[in-house]
Amino acid sequence: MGAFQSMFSRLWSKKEVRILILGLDNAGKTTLLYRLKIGEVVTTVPTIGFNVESVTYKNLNFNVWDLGGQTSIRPYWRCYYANTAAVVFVVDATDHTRLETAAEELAAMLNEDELRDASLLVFANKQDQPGVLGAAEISEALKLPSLKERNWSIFGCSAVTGDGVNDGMDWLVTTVQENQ
Ligand SMILES: Nc1nc2c(ncn2[C@@H]2O[C@H](COP(=O)(O)OP(=O)(O)OP(=O)(O)O)[C@@H](O)[C@H]2O)c(=O)[nH]1
Ligand SMILES: [Mg+2]
Repeated sequence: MGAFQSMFSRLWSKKEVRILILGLDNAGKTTLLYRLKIGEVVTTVPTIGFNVESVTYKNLNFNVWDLGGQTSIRPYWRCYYANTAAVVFVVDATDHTRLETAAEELAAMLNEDELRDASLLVFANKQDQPGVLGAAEISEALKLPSLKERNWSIFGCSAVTGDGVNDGMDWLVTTVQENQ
């Protein structure tokens, strides 16, 4: 297909790109999902199971899965890995004490064969809070620079104010289109 045809078919394609939002409990995943879906802050309760929504961003249709992050339900994340174009990994960047746990969960997830081609967008969330760690510090804590053969990026954001969310989504759209 020529470049023009390919762009045209992409614009009109109804095919949804499958995205997973993962991260520890209380990271802000559900808040992020509904910020993307309706552009507002919703009141959340801890997710037991998942929320799934169709989200259109910059002409791209995403099928976005937000999975519960509590310790006891993390083992179920893997049931959702197949056919995932990208993982959005959300970190509560104010939660210094659980960064190591977040790093372990991320590493375990990235080891899964079904996710070998998935891009990785990390959000260092809750940047509206005092004492929050920035994207560079979270990147180091999660050992992102040592990732091999992974298309990844990290952005500071606040799912509550919306700051930084579009920067991350713009990266995601570009990445997904390049890989289509
Ligand atoms: N200040 C601030 N609070 C946030 C932000 N994002 C989420 N929160 C709050 O953090 C709490 C947890 O948010 P959720 O979106 O429910 O977290 P979750 O990652 O879905 O948690 P689980 O469903 O248990 O895995 C809620 O009280 C949110 O309002 C943010 O950017 N800034
Ligand atoms: Mg949730």
